[in-house]
Amino acid sequence: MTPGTGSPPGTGPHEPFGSRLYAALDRFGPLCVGVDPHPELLQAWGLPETVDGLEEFSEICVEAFVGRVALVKPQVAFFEAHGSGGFAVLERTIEVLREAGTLVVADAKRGDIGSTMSAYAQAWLGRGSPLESDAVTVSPYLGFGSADPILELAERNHGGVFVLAATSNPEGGQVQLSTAADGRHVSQVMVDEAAARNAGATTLGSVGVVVGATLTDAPALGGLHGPILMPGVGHQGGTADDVRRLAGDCLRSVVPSVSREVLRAGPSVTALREAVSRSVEEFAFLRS
Ligand SMILES: O=c1ccn([C@@H]2O[C@H](COP(=O)(O)O)[C@@H](O)[C@H]2O)c(=O)[nH]1
Repeated sequence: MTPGTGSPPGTGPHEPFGSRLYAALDRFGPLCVGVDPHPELLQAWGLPETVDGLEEFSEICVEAFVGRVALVKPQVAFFEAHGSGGFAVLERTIEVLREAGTLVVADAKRGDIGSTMSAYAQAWLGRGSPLESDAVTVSPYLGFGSADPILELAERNHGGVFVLAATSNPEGGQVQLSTAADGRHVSQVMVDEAAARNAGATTLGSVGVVVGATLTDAPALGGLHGPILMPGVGHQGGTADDVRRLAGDCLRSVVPSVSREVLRAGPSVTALREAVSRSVEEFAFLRS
């Protein structure tokens, strides 16, 4: 137990996000499951494209995933599309998952000038904020330093940040593979900046990066000492072999992220749980 918390090592609320994630990956296996209420999925699940439909979709996901996966990633855009009602559903979804001890990364991809990033930091990682999550995704393409307010609050509140480095979409390379003044790819600069924030971390640092499973090549990840969230598996064409190839020597730091490939098994909670188990099995090599 972690002294004074009654929690197993690495899992207490005052442990850094990286340690909590590492413990969750050991316990549940290497997988992040997305909650992405696409209009097509609502339809396929026989749900209306309304706030009520969104709510039922999210409740089914919570029932299927809570206490069963290392990390859950609600895609904020699909909630935002429903306005204030959608945000209310997102708030409840995050709250229920976290109260049950399941780690949540809000896929909000926030990026702005520093003073505005302070407000995003409060929204997603602020103690007691209605949207408070364990971690949030951040776009560093206004310059890595613009993310400092969110990185600082993450450190104070034991939260995590996943910085977009090399994304899974085909257009990403236009920016991310351009060459910085010192000759590195821009994506490599983002990984190296994240690595600098993880200095001294024991298991996993709390500043992660996003690297798409659809890429031909990944940036050099060996010095990161932080989690590597890898979306693009399944629907976007990335496979377990791609994950293995891109992970290189960092197998234990990689967290494949799957949304539609699992969600299309719904709305049956049993079928969703089976889809999760299949994915965990597929990526078990990451922790063997
Ligand atoms: O580079 C990135 C960054 C984030 N995403 C997000 O992950 C999921 C992928 O969904 P699938 O259904 O498994 O394709 C989605 O929320 C994206 O916004 C990404 O795909 N690539």
